[in-house]
Amino acid sequence: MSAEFELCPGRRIGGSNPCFIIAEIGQNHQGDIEIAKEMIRMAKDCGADCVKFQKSELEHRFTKRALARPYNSPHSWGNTYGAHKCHLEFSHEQYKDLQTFSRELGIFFTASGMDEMAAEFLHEINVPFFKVASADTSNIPYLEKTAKKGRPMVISSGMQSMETMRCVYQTVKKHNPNFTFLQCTSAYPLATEHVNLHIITEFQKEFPDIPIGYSGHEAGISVSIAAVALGAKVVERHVTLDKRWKGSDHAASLEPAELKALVSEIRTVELSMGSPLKQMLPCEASCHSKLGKSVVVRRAVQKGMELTLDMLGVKVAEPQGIPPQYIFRLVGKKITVDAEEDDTITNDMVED
Ligand SMILES: CC(=O)N[C@H](C=O)[C@@H](O)[C@H](O)[C@H](O)COP(=O)(O)O
Ligand SMILES: C=C(OP(=O)(O)O)C(=O)O
Repeated sequence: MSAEFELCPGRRIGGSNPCFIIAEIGQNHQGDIEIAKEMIRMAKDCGADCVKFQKSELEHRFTKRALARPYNSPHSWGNTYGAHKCHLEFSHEQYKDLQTFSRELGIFFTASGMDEMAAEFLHEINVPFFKVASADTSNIPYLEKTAKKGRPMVISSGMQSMETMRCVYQTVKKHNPNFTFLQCTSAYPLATEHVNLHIITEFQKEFPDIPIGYSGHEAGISVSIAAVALGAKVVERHVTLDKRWKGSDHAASLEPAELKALVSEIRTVELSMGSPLKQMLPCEASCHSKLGKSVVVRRAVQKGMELTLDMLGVKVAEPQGIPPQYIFRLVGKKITVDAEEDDTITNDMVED
């Protein structure tokens, strides 16, 4: 089966389709709809394929006690975790507004449903695909319900084991063929030694019939570009207007110039992956005609002499002649003309 499917209307992923680049706005909008819109515009201007938010129905995602936990972090927007999350949560109407705004700009819009009710809402507003955040990847009841809705799914793998990912694969596959796994380590910012890009290759071996991608929380863009060279078909990165802003994710996010560079570098790497066929290309012809080497005679030889290896050399010659990889085929053959030192040997100068 081909590891390729339509993730958004008219946009396929996997196979030889371009890597799908998700600008994860998440909660970096600071709870301000105008900042959110500015970020959508920025993502579009930088060439991202899609913007993504995080939608929670807080009382469904968290227990009462979890919401009541004090949250004293410098990144907190409230005294309790509930008050903090409430500040960062957009209403249904605001989501619809952001969706319309994105549609008018011409960029795909979606969100991770951070609980079943949020996924239900996203289904109602007809997002092109569901993002499953790492915290829900082992939430099998959630996965079953979400997979049954029939939309493509992008499933992250932070905090999970390969055994769990096998189980996730079986669970989703039963109901929905169109999903992708993203290698992800859930630490903010992510230290380079914990990225583990090798997992992309392991996922490709374990799950050959789905596209594999990467959701990164490291600083900078080089690791995400390397993920594409390893075959990542989706790349998701948090984006921000300013890394210094208050909020847990800003430091591990890309500013506009970085997002723009990421998109352009990914496109360059994709183009450069090219063909698996090794052969001399037409674009190498001028280099070859200037510097390519040929078999020549080291010293004068007379017509009728049998060629030995010590008579032959390899040089940049004019005209070009027999390529050096065939030098041994000449040994033992008779030369049919007189030749001077440095003369190129061509096929018509030796007997068959
Ligand atoms: C695992 C997960 O959901 N991670 C998300 C996606 O990467 C993050 O954006 C969190 O929502 C964020 O780091 C939480 O920050 P705080 O706890 O300050 O609201
Ligand atoms: C947490 C999320 O993503 P990831 O697990 O890929 O970081 C998310 O999409 O909300």
